[in-house]
Amino acid sequence: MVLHALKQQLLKSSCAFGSWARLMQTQSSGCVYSSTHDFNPKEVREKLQAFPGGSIDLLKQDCGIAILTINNPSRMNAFSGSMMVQLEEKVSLLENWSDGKGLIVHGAEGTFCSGSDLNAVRAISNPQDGMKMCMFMQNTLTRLLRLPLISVALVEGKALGGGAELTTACDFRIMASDGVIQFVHRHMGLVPGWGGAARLVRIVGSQNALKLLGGAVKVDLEFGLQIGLVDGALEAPQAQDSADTLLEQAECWLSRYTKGPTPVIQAVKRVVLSGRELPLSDALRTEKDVFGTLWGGPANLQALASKSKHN
Ligand SMILES: CCC(=O)SCCNC(=O)CCNC(=O)[C@H](O)C(C)(C)COP(=O)(O)OP(=O)(O)OC[C@H]1O[C@@H](n2cnc3c(N)ncnc32)[C@H](O)[C@@H]1OP(=O)(O)O
Repeated sequence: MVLHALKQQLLKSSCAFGSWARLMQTQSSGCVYSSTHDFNPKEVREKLQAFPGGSIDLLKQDCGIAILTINNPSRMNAFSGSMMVQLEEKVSLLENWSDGKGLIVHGAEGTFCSGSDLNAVRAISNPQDGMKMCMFMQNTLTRLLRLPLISVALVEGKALGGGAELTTACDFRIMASDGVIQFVHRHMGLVPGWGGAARLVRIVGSQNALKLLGGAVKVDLEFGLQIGLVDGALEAPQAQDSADTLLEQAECWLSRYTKGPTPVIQAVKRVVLSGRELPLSDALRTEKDVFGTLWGGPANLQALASKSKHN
C-alpha cells in the first residue's frame, strides 16, 4: 500500500517535471536569445569580465527565502560587467534550489541600484556591444522572473535605469519611505533594453508605462502604490542598522506568501507564471499538470485528514 502510494507520487513528480520542462521548452529553456539569434553567451561573458568591480551576493536561508544583494556601494550599486556575469551565475544557482520558496532582491548600504556602470557603458558605447549586453541581461532577467520562487524587490534609496528594470524582473516590489524608481533612460537618449519596458507594460498598463518612460517620472512610494508598481510599504527604520530592519520587514512581508510546503509554493508560482506568459489553452494544460502533482500528495492528504476550516 505504502509502496503503491510512493510509486504514484514518483509518477506525479515526473509528470510535474515534464510539464515544467514543456513550459520551459515553450519559453526557449527560460532564455529569450540563443545561437539562432547570433547570440554567443561565452563571448559576451568574456567581454563583460573586462569591467570588474562590486559583486552579486547570494544567501540561501533554511527558511526557503534567499537574499540577493547588489553590492557596489561606491558606485551606488551600479552594475559592472562582472556583476552582470555574477547575476547570471546566481540565477543558475537559484534555478537549482529545490528547497527554495522566496527571494528578496535588494541593494547594499541603503540604496537599490543606479543601473549600468557608466564607465563600462562609455567603453562599449557602440551598437554591436550594446546589443550583446542587452541580450545577455534580457536572458538573465527573464530567467530571474521565471524562477520557481516568489520574488520581491526591496527598494530602499534609488532604483535608476537598469536598476528600475531589475525591479520589474521580480514578482513584487516593496518600498521604503525614501525609495524612488525612475526609468531615466530618456535622459540618457535611450529606452530600456533589459526587458524593463515589456515587463513594465504588463505591471502598470501601457498608459502608465508611456508616462513613466516618456516623462522619466520619479516614482515614489505613494505614486508607486497608486499605479500598482509598488505592492507594499516598509516602515521608516528606527535603529541605525536600517538595512537589517528593512530586510527583516521584507522577509516578514514575503513570508505571507511563502508559508507552507515547498512543492505547494513552487506550484503557485508555476501556475501564475504560465497564466502570465502562455496562451490560455497552454496555460490551462500546464495548470492541470501542476495541479496533478499536488492532488493526493502529502500536503493535500494532511489537510484533508485535519478537516480544516477556513473561517
Ligand atoms: C541600462 C541603462 C542604464 O542603466 S544607464 C545608467 C543609468 N543610471 C544613471 O545615469 C545614474 C547616474 N547617477 C546618478 O544620477 C547619481 O549618481 C545618483 C545615483 C542619483 C546618486 O547621486 P548622489 O547621491 O549625489 O551620489 P553621487 O552622484 O556622488 O554618486 C556616488 C558615486 O557613485 C557613482 N555612480 C553613481 N551612479 C553610477 C553609475 N550608474 N555608474 C557608475 N558610477 C556611478 C558616482 O559617479 C559617484 O562616484 P564618485 O564618488 O564621484 O567617484
